[in-house]
Amino acid sequence: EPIPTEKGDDKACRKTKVAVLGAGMAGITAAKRLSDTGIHDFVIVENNDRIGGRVWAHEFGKDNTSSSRDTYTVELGANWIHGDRNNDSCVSNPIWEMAEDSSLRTHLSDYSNTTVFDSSVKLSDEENYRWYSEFSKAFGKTKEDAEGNPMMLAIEWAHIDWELAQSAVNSSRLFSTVSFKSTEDYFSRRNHFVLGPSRYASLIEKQAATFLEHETAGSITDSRLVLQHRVYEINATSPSSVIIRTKSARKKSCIEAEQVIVTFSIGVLQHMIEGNEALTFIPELPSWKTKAINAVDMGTYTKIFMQWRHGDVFWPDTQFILHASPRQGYYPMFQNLDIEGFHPGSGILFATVTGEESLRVDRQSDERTKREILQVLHTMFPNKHIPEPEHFFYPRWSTYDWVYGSYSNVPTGVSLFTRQNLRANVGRVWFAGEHTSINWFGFLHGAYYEGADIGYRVAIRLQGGNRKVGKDMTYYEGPVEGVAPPEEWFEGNGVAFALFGERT
Ligand SMILES: Cc1cc2nc3c(=O)[nH]c(=O)nc-3n(C[C@H](O)[C@H](O)[C@H](O)COP(=O)(O)OP(=O)(O)OC[C@H]3O[C@@H](n4cnc5c(N)ncnc54)[C@H](O)[C@@H]3O)c2cc1C
Repeated sequence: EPIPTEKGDDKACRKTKVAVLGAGMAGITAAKRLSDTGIHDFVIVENNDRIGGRVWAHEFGKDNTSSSRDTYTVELGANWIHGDRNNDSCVSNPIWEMAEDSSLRTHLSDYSNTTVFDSSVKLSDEENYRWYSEFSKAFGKTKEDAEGNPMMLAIEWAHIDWELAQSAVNSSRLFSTVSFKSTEDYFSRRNHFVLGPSRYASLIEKQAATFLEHETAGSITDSRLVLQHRVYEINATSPSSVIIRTKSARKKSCIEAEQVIVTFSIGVLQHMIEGNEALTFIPELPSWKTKAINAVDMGTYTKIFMQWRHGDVFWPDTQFILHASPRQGYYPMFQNLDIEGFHPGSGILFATVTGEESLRVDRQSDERTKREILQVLHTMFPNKHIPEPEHFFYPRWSTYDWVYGSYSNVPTGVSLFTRQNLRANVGRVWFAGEHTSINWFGFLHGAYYEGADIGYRVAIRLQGGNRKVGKDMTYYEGPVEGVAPPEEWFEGNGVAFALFGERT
């Protein structure tokens, strides 16, 4: 526990070398890296009562197929391991390596296993293929080519919005190419869907248990992990330390640290800049930093879970069902869990919406959303009897004050220099998380790499010496717009490997 204190009584703060703020993938990986590099004096502070952050399982519906379990475990946040191992280079996704070392259950997603509905018309494979070819031709020309054509809009959604959690017009072509290249080409195009009850977050808990005292991986007893404490102030006015003020349900407390690693989402950081009282930096962050925080968007991605009795299942037995609506993004994708390899017999189907549609459903009642989806399903299956689902649930990501959205997306016009400013430390305050990753923003492996990088930098800084990695990170003042020339795409600007040629 941090030591309880009244505001101003800083002598009573719990003292530590490093305060790691947030116990998601980036925070736990940063702390592990500190520990692996010989720094054991740290405190991890987390708002929630659990490790994992945006990796978050939920018990849903009723499991009638198992005698040992009552419910199904579904993943509300991260669900896929994107890319496993590149067979040519032998480079592996670190998350895939963790999954291979554990009992995590996954199933390979097969995107060709999709039924496509143009309104109520189920398309044949040939028709479906023809649309994809049409779309490929139109893609990259003008948006007008797709406008008003439901099939084109649905295919564009499946190519872009589904991954980036925002529409194509809001997304940087450059950075989305970097993202796709970095995951699909660097690792592989294979996406593994995580299935309960093993829970995706068990991978992060297992990482934590390698360096924190624990009873079981899921039950950490180490006093260096402080759960259910919300950070509301980061005060870096002293030349020798930073004071972090936290509050729990019962009391206010503080921690005094030599270095701080902030792993809060871009949504949380943006709310702070807007003057939201929930989190304050003293003194205010410099303008190169606040501009970079505001330059990046927070996308929202919502999975809406529904369960019917297995006998009532009315949809085809493919993994995915794509629905072309004249309104882009209006319940375009359904995923079938009642299928071999997933949860056969479960009667679970879930819809995915993203971007503006996510924000819209976040603001409306369950009942309203259920009505809208049933109406869409009635259009798609006009001759089927579709009863009310027995169970219905969805998380409202944009409303949770510990994240404010799902994951970051880079809008058009943001430069590599602005993105480096998002990564760079401000004195004793360091930043890590999926949003700081140049190559893998949005992904769980992005959070992992950034946590590992910053944890290492801070450990080396604390150990002294003259190594470059422990020095302040590069940042840019003044105009930082425009496309960075190829020679700037190197590790000093956060680029993990040569994307556009080697540095000369
Ligand atoms: C719906 C959804 C679907 C996704 N799908 C995938 C996927 O399929 N594959 C994939 O690779 N990635 C996916 N992601 C992204 C992935 O989950 C994230 O990239 C990753 O989990 C981010 O980790 P992080 O450590 O950067 O941030 P977080 O997990 O957000 O960790 C930050 C922590 O800080 C805590 N915190 C925030 N504010 C405070 C405060 N004031 N005081 C104390 N603690 C605070 C939070 O509670 C949180 O635990 C998805 C995310 C969502 C939401």
